[in-house]
Amino acid sequence: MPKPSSPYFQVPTVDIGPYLSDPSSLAAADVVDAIGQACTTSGFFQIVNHGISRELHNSMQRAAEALFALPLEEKTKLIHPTLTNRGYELMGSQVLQPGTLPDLKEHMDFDDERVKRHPQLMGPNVFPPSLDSQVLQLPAEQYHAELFRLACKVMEMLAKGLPYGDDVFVPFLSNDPVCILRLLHYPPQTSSDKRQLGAGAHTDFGAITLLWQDNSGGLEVQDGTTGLWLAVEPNPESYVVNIGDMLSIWTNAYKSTVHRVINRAKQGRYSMAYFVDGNTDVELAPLDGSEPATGQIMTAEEYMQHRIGQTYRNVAATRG
Ligand SMILES: O=C(O)CCC(=O)C(=O)O
Ligand SMILES: [Fe+2]
Repeated sequence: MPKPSSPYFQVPTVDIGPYLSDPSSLAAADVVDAIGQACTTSGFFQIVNHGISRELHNSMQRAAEALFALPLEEKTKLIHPTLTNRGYELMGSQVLQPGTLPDLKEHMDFDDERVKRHPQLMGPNVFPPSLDSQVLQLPAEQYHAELFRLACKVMEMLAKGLPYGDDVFVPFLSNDPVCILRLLHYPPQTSSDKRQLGAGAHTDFGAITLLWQDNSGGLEVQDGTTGLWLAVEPNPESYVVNIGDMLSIWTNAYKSTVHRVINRAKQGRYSMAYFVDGNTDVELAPLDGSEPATGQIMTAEEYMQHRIGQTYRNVAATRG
């Protein structure tokens, strides 16, 4: 495991159990401090004692294995005709890092069924008819609901570490927020071409991402000061939490850090990302009232459309 490239740049593990059992305790205040510290340095931390059961993780792992093992013909039928964050995506359909080869991963996205107001971002889930609902649909729905509750807690911890009020993110988590559950599968990488990555270097678009990864390893975070890559130790008992662009824009202090995935293991790598992209009507402007660095205020919806669009345009560029 490479050493952190600078003493400040680490991915600390934070036990959030004390916060979940009593948010007003002194131990909970320590949790808030540790998380706030991580957000201003590496923008990444791992949480343990998060309350999501191992049993549910096991069901989701089995679901992902069954899903990605389906024949390609069947998976192709799960590609959503218009929505970019529902259904199946073929291996190589995204290029997260311009100038690299198409990402060596396949994935499947779910949200829930509530909202119809944003037809490019929200709509019905797609499930493979050949898998019994007990295998994928029911565990995925339960997992989505439990991860939403956990994400709300983490956002509350983040709010408590900032000077804008404990409920500053409540509007963001209201009004049918977009929260995408993505199951990912990375085959073992055999190519030594430096341009081949599982997921090219990128920042996440939303407020936070809660990432579960299996034991394969392969997630790397870039130290913005030295440019060196730090491997994030896999721990299936934990979630890796990373700050996305929205939280970075609001705070001007929390880091939306560049990361990537290369599956160097001999077996397929499975991970599950839960992207908290939130209330699409919320404006992305600094919470202290200052001008945004870009000089332009976008809504969460505009920002997501912009970033999603880029990811697919990069693929078109690789095809000349
Ligand atoms: O699969 C992983 O470990 C990370 C995936 C990721 O960074 C993403 O999908 O944004
Ligand atoms: Fe990411």
